[in-house]
Amino acid sequence: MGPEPEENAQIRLMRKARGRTSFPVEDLTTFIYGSPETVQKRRAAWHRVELALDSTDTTKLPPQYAKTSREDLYLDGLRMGKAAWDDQLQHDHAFFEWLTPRYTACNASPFGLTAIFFARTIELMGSPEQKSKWLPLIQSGHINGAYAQTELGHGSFVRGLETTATFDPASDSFVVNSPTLTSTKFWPGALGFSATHAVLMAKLITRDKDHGVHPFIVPLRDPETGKPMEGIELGDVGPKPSYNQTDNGYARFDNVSIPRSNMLMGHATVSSDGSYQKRPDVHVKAAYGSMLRTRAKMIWICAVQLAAAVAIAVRYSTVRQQGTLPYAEADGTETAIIHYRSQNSRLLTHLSRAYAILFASRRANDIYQDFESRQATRDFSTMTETHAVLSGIKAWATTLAADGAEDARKSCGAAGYLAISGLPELVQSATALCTLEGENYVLWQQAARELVKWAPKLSSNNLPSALRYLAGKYTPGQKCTATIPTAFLLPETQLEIFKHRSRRLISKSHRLFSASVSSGDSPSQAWNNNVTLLISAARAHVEYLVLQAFIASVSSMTTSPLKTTMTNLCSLFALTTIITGEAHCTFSEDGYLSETQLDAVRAQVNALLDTLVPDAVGLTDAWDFTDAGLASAIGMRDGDVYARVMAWTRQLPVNSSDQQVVVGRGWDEFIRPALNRGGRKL
Ligand SMILES: Cc1cc2nc3c(=O)[nH]c(=O)nc-3n(C[C@H](O)[C@H](O)[C@H](O)COP(=O)(O)OP(=O)(O)OC[C@H]3O[C@@H](n4cnc5c(N)ncnc54)[C@H](O)[C@@H]3O)c2cc1C
Repeated sequence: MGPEPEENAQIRLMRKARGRTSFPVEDLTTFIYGSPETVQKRRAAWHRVELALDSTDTTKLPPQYAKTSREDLYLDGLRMGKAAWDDQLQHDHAFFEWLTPRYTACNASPFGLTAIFFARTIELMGSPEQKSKWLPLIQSGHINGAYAQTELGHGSFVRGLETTATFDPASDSFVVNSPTLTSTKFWPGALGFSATHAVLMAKLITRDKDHGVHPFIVPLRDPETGKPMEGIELGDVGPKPSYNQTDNGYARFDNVSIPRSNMLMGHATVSSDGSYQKRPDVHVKAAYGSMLRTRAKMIWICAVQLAAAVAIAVRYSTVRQQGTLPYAEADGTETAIIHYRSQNSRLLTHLSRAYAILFASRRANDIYQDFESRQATRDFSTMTETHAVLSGIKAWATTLAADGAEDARKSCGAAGYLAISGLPELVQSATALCTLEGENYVLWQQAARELVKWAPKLSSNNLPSALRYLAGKYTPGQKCTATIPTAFLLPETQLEIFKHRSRRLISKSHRLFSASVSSGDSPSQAWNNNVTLLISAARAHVEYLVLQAFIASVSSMTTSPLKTTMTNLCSLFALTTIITGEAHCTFSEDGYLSETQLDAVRAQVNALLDTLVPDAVGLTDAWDFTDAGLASAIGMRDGDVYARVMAWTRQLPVNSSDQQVVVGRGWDEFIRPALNRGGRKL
């Protein structure tokens, strides 16, 4: 808030643009967050935390831009994370579990991983006794946990992890070691300075036999002093392009003893005599359970991050006036850049994708919930398909969010390159999501593997639910039957086009893979040779599922101006997917869509953009971002861009009145001697 800004051209432009919105924005906010009660509770929680952080006065430079050393950013992350954690405990909610008050993802604060990784792994992999011991300690805020899996030498290939937990029957304990340099745990959030405990993924060795990677709870620090426990070396991995408010860390273990009961024994047990037993009714890959949930939730984070980046860019584009349209009559006014087709087509396409990701996240959540309820009854029959489909949606959503946020940043010109625009941080935290919780290209392949497995059996009656739309035989040479341009606005036409592409690519990649094997290549060579096409097939499959989810969500809305706007946005998502980017050729290369039909699709996209531009501000306002949350000098709700940029820029420490370091030392040590080279003075 802060003092009311004086009326100016930018504020007027913003007010006018907001006034053109064709639907009640609050209805869309309710649609995004689920119910009016949730919207109100969420708003109240955000407000309380922002008051506690003293971040509501938007004339003040936010602390993350004022103090930018590694140490200061970490302390700021603790301050923010503690305020959010306290609020959750006091008011009994989970709004900050996945998104912090700054909208960045789960590990933006050193307290962020306790609930989502640490507690979740115990819930999924602990025995009933272990759950009743550890979960209350976590829920009451007495433990801050980390999830320590990745090592210096291995990330994606979990079986390659080298940390060991060797059972010693004499002391009834495990001895944890980092036997090699590459076994150093590297990357886990909160490991550097903040976590009291970690769920440590280590190779279980008992009776001289290696049983593979298992989870162990390891106390890391003395909770009073914060000092590492004996035999544990801990530190921070250093500055990163984002997430500097948390302490992604490293850890080494030198003969660290933990009680036998600290191995999570929900899926396998070690008895006091050292005998190892797997629980018979647990799926071999049941340990993936917590990962699946995290992936399902991450998809929602991607939607919010992309929407936040687009909200900033749309607001800036609404008030930024620059030049005029080619051939326009000069009347002295410059055009607000949102009106340039090259600008609004980018931003509205990304906005349609943010909504597509939101609906995909709901579908992913439903798929995960179904898996979880089966898992509770030890039914792991849907594990493989759940894993495949969530891998694909995660890879798709994070790719779109990272690319879209970066394009939104670029669409703001140099202003998007300012740290105080908030965009570089948003882009980089969206980019990190492409790597963490499964590197995307590894995940695409996991999704593709399931498709190759089912490709020869598409006529069978028991296809996994996500593949049922593919049922039947694929015949090459089909043509799209749409004859009039408006047919491309029909959901059934759009789904047919997406289905055709998906079936064709699945069938083709399977055919080429099999032919490669038949010609004498090993399956792994054949896979490697055809992997780019396999990934295209996986992407086509995911995009069909996403479009289906988008269409279903919009159809469920009651008839209203909001439904009309959302229907148009859904069509924009479908049609821009067909005509833009790398995917374009996968829709058209087989001649399924003719040149005339593609021209019709382009014309429909133009018409949709004309309809949607007046709603751009409303469609971004609906996400209910607070000014403090966006922390963007160019993306504030009131549109007062230039006043904010100058106010914040003047407050930067580098511009402070005490410029001894920059000007004094810089001038004395470098500039004057440079100017006075060879004894000559000006
Ligand atoms: C911000 C951030 C936070 C993190 N937080 C945590 C945390 O809390 N706890 C934790 O344990 N870890 C954490 N990580 C680590 C993260 O989980 C790993 O980085 C991730 O699993 C990828 O592993 P990697 O970095 O070793 O990449 P690699 O596996 O080395 O991948 C590098 C490249 O090789 C390719 N590649 C690898 N394997 C294959 C294959 N089989 N086929 C084809 N291509 C392949 C990949 O596609 C990629 O392009 C975090 C990472 C980041 C960036």
